[in-house]
Amino acid sequence: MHNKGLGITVLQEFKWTKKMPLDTSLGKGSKQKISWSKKVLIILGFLFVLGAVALITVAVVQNKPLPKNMKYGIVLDAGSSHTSVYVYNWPAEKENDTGVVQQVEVCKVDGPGISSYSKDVEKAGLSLQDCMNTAKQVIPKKEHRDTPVYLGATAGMRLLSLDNNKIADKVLLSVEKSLRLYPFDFQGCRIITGQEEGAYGWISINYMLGNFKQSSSWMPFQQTSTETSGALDLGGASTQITFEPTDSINESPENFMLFRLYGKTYNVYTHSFLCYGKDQALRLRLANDVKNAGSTNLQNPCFNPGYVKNMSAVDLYGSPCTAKYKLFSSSFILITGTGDYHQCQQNLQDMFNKTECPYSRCSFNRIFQPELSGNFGAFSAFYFVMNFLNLTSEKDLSKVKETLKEFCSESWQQVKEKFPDIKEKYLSEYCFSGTYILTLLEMGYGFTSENWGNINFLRKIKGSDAAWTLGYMLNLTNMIPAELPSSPPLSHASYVGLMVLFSFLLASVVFIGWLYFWKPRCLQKGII
Ligand SMILES: Nc1ncnc2c1ncn2[C@@H]1O[C@H](COP(=O)(O)OP(=O)(O)O)[C@@H](O)[C@H]1O
Ligand SMILES: [Ca+2]
Repeated sequence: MHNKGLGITVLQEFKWTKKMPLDTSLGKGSKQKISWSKKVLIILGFLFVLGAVALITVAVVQNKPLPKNMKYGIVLDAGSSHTSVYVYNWPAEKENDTGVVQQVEVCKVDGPGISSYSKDVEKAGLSLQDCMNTAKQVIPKKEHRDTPVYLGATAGMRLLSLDNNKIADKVLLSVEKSLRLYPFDFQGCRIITGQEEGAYGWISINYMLGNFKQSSSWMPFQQTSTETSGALDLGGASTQITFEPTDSINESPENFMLFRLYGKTYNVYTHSFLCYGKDQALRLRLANDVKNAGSTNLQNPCFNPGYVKNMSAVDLYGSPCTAKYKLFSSSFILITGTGDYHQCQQNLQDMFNKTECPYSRCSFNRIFQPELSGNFGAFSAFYFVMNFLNLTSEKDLSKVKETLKEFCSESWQQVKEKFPDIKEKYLSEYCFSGTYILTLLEMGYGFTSENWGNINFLRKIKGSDAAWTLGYMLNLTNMIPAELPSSPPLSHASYVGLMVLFSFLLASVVFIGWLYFWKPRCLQKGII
């Protein structure tokens, strides 16, 4: 019996003492002492349990998330084809943390982009009203005054200002006047540069992907950082490529931007090709075709067979991208589709001049580009077109080409019947747009069948649209700190958890020590 554990022995012996007639084993004084010790033991035990419950309650209550105080920001993306109003929000206490800003609303403005209102500038401002009213409803009234509003105009306005700077200014004034009517904190309307557009797109997607987080390894004080993802943005009037090259480069400094974000320095390559957005690229191609054919009657392999379109010369030659090609006085150009992917691609290759390069390497048109590296997020029209063609997750480049070939050869009648709900302007151009995307990525930027799989065609990341707007706002509100904020090594939850655990351990040690050294009388008697 004594080989068994001490606890069991004590319990059994104690039972035995209890059974014994009290006045034969113990005197009256001892009896009182035992009941005293018992009481003390019970009180101590009770206090111990009470302490433990109190500690756990404090830990739980302290850890309850506080009601969030949200802040808001509005960014208007005034693109060449249309304007979108983005509303973002983030918890006020955490604004410098990475990944906390989220898109809560996106409103697509009815009508064309603001650059299309050059003949009636007042309408540019008026066009924004519906979406700004939506923003007013989405944002709580008490936050209106503290909500910054930014408008950034891209390539459509860049082209308008090249064409007529004064009218571009008038358009900007009109949208400013309109935005100032709202109860928000108006911060400015401006045309952003192509470099900014590329860089903010890169910041946006890497912020949303959580790539700026410095994850600490298990070695104390050692931080490891994630690789960043490149950004590919295709608009109507310009396109951007932005990524972090592997080697340090000292060529073409105008293509580099240096950022210090969350304690790390990023040297990012970026280039924006004006006139290489898909709408201007189509005009550029058609204007060249008219010039080469010496006729305004074009057979075009980039449109489905049976498609016929009469394009006005004003539309074709109305932008600085094509103005210099104007040869004919004819007011219309007749386009007839022949639907041949291979011919279309050959035709488009002429737009990418690979012969001259003043640097060690180039993408096209004498523009420096370092070797491609890492993954790329391809958004905006890259996504819209590839999504329509069901090619966003096709990692095999030859299959992408096959699908495109098939789609281009389908008759326009068939295509229209198959997709009755899609806008005719988009539908008629998917053969051209898909072929253009492939040619730009392959011929222009140098993607191959080996690294095609590194391109992720995406529209949203964690609920927010992939667009330059988020990066623009993060930058202008100084929400990305240059250095990592010095934070305690443990999160609040881990801190409280550990405190509870150690208190338990400490109390247990004291309790066991007390049992062992001080031996309450009742137990001592039991053992003897
Ligand atoms: N559903 C869609 N299918 C195809 N193209 C689309 C779709 N939605 C938008 N687009 C195109 O995406 C492009 C967006 O460009 P935009 O941002 O307006 O111009 P930029 O960035 O050059 O100023 C336009 O060419 C527009 O036609
Ligand atoms: Ca755009």
